[in-house]
Amino acid sequence: MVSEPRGVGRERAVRECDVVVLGGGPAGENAAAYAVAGSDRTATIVEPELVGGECSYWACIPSKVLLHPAAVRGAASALPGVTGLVGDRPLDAAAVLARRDSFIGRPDGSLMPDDSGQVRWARGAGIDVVRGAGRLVGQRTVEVVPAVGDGGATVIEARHAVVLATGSEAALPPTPGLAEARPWTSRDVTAMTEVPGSVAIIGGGVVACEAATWLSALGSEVTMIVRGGALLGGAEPFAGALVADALRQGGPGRKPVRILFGTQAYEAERDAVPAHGPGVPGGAPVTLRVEPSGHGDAGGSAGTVSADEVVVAAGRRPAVRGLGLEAVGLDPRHPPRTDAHMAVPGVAGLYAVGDVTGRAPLTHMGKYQARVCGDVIAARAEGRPVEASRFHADPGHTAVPQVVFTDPQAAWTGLTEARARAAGIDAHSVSVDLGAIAGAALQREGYTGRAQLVVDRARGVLVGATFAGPEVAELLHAATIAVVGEVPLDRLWHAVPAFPTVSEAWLRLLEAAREAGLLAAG
Ligand SMILES: Cc1cc2nc3c(=O)[nH]c(=O)nc-3n(C[C@H](O)[C@H](O)[C@H](O)COP(=O)(O)OP(=O)(O)OC[C@H]3O[C@@H](n4cnc5c(N)ncnc54)[C@H](O)[C@@H]3O)c2cc1C
Ligand SMILES: NC(=O)c1ccc[n+]([C@@H]2O[C@H](COP(=O)([O-])OP(=O)(O)OC[C@H]3O[C@@H](n4cnc5c(N)ncnc54)[C@H](O)[C@@H]3O)[C@@H](O)[C@H]2O)c1
Repeated sequence: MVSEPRGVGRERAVRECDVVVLGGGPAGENAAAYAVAGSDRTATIVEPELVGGECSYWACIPSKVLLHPAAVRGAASALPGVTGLVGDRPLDAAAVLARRDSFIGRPDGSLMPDDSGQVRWARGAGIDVVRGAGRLVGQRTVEVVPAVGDGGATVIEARHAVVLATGSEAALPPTPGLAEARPWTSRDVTAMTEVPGSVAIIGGGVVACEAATWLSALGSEVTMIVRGGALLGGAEPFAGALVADALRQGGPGRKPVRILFGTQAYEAERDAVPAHGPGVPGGAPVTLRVEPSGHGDAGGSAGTVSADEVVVAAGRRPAVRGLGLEAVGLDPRHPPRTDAHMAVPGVAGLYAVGDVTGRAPLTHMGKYQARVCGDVIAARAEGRPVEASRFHADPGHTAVPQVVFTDPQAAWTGLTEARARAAGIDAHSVSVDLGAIAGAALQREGYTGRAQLVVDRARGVLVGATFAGPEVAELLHAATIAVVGEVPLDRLWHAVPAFPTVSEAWLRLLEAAREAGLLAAG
């Protein structure tokens, strides 16, 4: 049972429950649900904004709703019999934005999504929702300041655990004039209420590439300002190169994107722009002065970039500000360190999951950590052991799957060849042209793509895989299973892909491995 507030009076009401979760994003929701499942334990999610978090309303979901029409449009323009039906026509931007609004539950004329469905889910799962910002004030104790109104703070004491799941926030480079120009962040560009005529994007990572894809497909003139010499810096170079080629090339119904590699914005200028809601254009053009960044041998441009809107996509940082980490003896400037149980060492009953941990900032990884964390909390509450594998989240992230939903897509898991070598692995890679595979050629004319496996020669197992090409996302999980399961290549040889699917890439990759002597000889 959640106890009724006691000690209501002078300053703060105090209440108790079994598990308190700060943050109602995907990681927090899963930690709470797993911690109470099948028991009479009680959990409270503390959330100042929307239950469902960044992912549901301002990140994964709306971005994918905006991207899918671009991919379908791309396929349609490369498929005789269909191409003539769509011609050069652009996407119907109003319909795409309306579908995005329906996915994020944003009613007509409102800028704020409606999270009542997620709140209903939480309450149905036995989880209480308290609206407010939480912070640690002691071991297993948090203080909640209401999100709206001038009501007093509430203290919640957790009998078993407090879970930090406050996510991350967009990082803003310290470029003079940039903050004053009120740039769009990923929140705005996913929530945009209209499509700007022209956009400058600062960054060349995942957010930048995906946003450039949907903006150019919806009719914006896009310029990307990229510090380094490639897109998708953490990926195999061929994946970033394929995405860059496609963005630059544009296509029927899609504007070509200008990419300035090796270039940094050093000053932003814009007439005063009033504060505005998420996704509302600033209403005044912005000018960015750019210069070569000096990163590697990426070249670089000097001059100015003018656009109707500027999007900052320069990474994210864990949301630890104001979280009260110092109240339990932790450094408030850094994400809390977590062990394999997602517990914070040295602080009894404290756990952290999702982006706030500073581990891989991806929804599926946060949810994985949350499942482990919730199970550990439940087991410990019931006095059960937590030795089994499912109670340990892989701290080294043997295989973090990542899909970039551009067109073509880039998808990878495990280590790149360079990282494997840097880790001391006797790594050998094999790759194949996806366009030569019957299942891929059937998908669209001129299918262009590549797949690569990174093999640990000493152990005869995969340590990484990358796929780049249209709609390769669904190829990824087989690779993740092979890497996590440490399936010997000799055994993978017997996993026969169906004909004619793109999965036949696996057969071609294993043949390449066989030719390279990576399969057992005897
Ligand atoms: C544009 C974009 C697209 C993305 N697309 C994908 C994708 O396709 N696939 C993917 O896997 N990942 C994607 N991501 C990453 C994904 O959004 C995050 O990894 C995910 O949202 C992290 O989940 P979380 O629960 O840790 O945090 P969040 O979803 O950020 O939720 C944290 C919650 O904590 C709340 N909070 C903050 N401070 C407090 C406090 N003091 N007290 C209580 N609550 C607090 C916040 O209001 C928020 O609701 C994308 C990110 C962006 C920016
Ligand atoms: N499809 C998906 O799974 C998906 C989609 C979007 C975001 N995400 C997650 O969100 C995270 C954040 O995405 P992101 O694209 O913001 O970060 P990122 O780390 O992928 O890319 C950041 C980019 O900004 C550049 N940059 C950093 N500091 C800069 C500065 N001061 N000036 C100019 N450029 C600078 C970097 O060089 C890089 O190109 C990603 O790590 C990813 O895990 C996932």
